[in-house]
Amino acid sequence: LQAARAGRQVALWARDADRAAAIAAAGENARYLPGAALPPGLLVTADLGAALAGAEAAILAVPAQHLRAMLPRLLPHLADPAPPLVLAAKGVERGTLLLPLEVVAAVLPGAAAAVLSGPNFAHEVAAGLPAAAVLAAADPALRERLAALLATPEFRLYGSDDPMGAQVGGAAKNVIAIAAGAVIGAGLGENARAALVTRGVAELSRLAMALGGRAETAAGLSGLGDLLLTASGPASRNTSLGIALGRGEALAAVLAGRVGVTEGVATAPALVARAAAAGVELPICEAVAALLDGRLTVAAAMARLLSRPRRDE
Ligand SMILES: NC(=O)C1=CN([C@@H]2O[C@H](COP(=O)(O)OP(=O)(O)OC[C@H]3O[C@@H](n4cnc5c(N)ncnc54)[C@H](O)[C@@H]3O)[C@@H](O)[C@H]2O)C=CC1
Ligand SMILES: O=C(CO)COP(=O)(O)O
Repeated sequence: LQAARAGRQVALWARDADRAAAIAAAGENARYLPGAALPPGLLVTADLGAALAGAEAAILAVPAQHLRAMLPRLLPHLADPAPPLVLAAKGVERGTLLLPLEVVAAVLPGAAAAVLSGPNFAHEVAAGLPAAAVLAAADPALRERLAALLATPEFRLYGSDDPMGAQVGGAAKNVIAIAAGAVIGAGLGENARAALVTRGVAELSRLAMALGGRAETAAGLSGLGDLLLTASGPASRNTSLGIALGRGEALAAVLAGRVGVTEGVATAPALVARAAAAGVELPICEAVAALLDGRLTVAAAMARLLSRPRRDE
């Protein structure tokens, strides 16, 4: 919707032909983004070749755990030179512990790709409400090219040459938001939430730097900015999951009742493992991973965090 608002001719690809037809007929994606009217010229198709024909860029907005499976499907339909890929997924791949750009590099070596991240609830962007985001890529020409395709005054795009920092921020904020939700659900108060969010930024900053990113990125839109948004309340799927867990609901029951992905669930253990491999400790993310796999209750997780040795901030 944002690309269409920026004046681009847009094709929306859906895996399932019946679903694509239903979305086209309804003029909205009633399952995933109800209430957001698709603009009249937008093509909805299950034919990936048709969706990619003449494309200047391809935005991949699939959950992080499904990005790898999507990439080989694109390959037969990519022109030469291939359009750059814009990665919206915020997470770490389980098993490989790879971040989205690393998954692309592994499956499609040499493909031009950038990370799109920041505090951007899809329903608000779809409604045309003001927002800012980061386009992160090492290549300045690629950042500029993609920004020219996607930016409007309401959707303010900042470039970043720190894609690692942007990816770590996007992945980690989902996990920390679960923690923030859990303290709210358990009635532990706003002070505890603010402490977790702030110390959460310290965690994502440490990991980003250990992986070659920069501390400033952690304080920007794709780090602190997205965490502020995500951890601010139940509009976030990650925070609302945390709230439910904090209230004592079972993870499986909460997940069974929702449609879209809650990225922090799969990402928490992968993020912690990636950090451990880099020699970085992430106490809050570790507590969330333990909470999700039933090793700790919210109360025990909080007690563990509070009993860590005192040190300087
Ligand atoms: N919803 C939001 O406000 C934002 C989401 N993101 C990130 O974008 C990614 C996607 O998020 P949402 O669109 O919200 O998730 P969602 O779960 O609501 O929708 C995912 C979409 O991907 C499709 N999909 C699922 N598995 C697939 C597969 N194996 N192959 C192809 N397509 C598949 C689904 O049919 C659906 O259209 C996540 O990593 C999320 O963190 C980033 C910014 C904002
Ligand atoms: O990434 C998001 C906002 O920037 C969406 O957050 P949730 O997936 O927690 O809803």
